[in-house]
Amino acid sequence: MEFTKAVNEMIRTRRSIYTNMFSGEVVDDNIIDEMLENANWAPTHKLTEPWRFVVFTGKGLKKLSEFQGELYKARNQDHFKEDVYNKFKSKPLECSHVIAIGMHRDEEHSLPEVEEVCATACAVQNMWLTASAHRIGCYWSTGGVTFYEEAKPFFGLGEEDLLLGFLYIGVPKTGAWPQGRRKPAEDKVKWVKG
Ligand SMILES: Cc1cc2nc3c(=O)[nH]c(=O)nc-3n(C[C@H](O)[C@H](O)[C@H](O)COP(=O)(O)O)c2cc1C
Repeated sequence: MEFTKAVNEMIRTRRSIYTNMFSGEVVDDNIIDEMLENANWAPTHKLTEPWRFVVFTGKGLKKLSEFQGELYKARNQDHFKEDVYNKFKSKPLECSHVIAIGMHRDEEHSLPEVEEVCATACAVQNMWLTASAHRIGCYWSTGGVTFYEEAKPFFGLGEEDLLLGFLYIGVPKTGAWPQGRRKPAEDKVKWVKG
C-alpha cells in the first residue's frame, strides 16, 4: 500500500540537519504553518494538548539571539566563556526559523508531567517529519537557554510549564542530506508470545 511505503520512507530518512548544513535561504512560512498544523494532531492523553510553540523568524531571530546572549551573560558572570556566549547568540541567526518548544501544564494537573512531555515530543516529531517530507532541514536542540528557569516567561511559559528546546530550521545546502545510523531494532525489543 502506498501509505505504508511513504510512512516507512519518511520515518527512516528523517534526519537531523544542523545549522552548518543550512544554505541561508528562507523557508516559506506556509511550510512552517503545515508543520505546526501537523504538530497539533499529535496524540494527547485526555486531550490536554500541552504543546506550545513560539516561532522566530526575520527580525525575531535577532530578538531570540539577544535574549539568549544576555541571559547567558547574566547567569554566568563568574565563569563567563566567550565561545559559549557567541554560540548562544549566533545559533538562531544561522536559521531561517526557530521554533521554541514548550510544554504547558493544565491547572488541574490532570496527568503526570511525563505524559505531557511525551505528547509534546510526539508533536515535535510530527513537525520534524513534515519538514523532512519537504526536504527542509531541522533538528531539535536542547542547548541555549533550554534549561534556564528564568527563560520561561520570554516564551510565554509559566512556572509549571517546561521549555523543551528549539527546532532549528533551514534550507539544506545541496547534497547535505546525511545517512542515518541505528543499532538493530531487535537489540531493544523483546517479544512475549506465550
Ligand atoms: C530530545 C532531543 C534533544 C536533542 N538535542 C540535541 C542537541 O542539543 N544538540 C544536537 O546536536 N542534537 C540534538 N538532538 C538530535 C540528535 O543528536 C539526533 O536526533 C541524533 O544524532 C540522531 O540523528 P538523526 O536525527 O539524524 O536520526 C536531539 C534530539 C532529541 C530527540
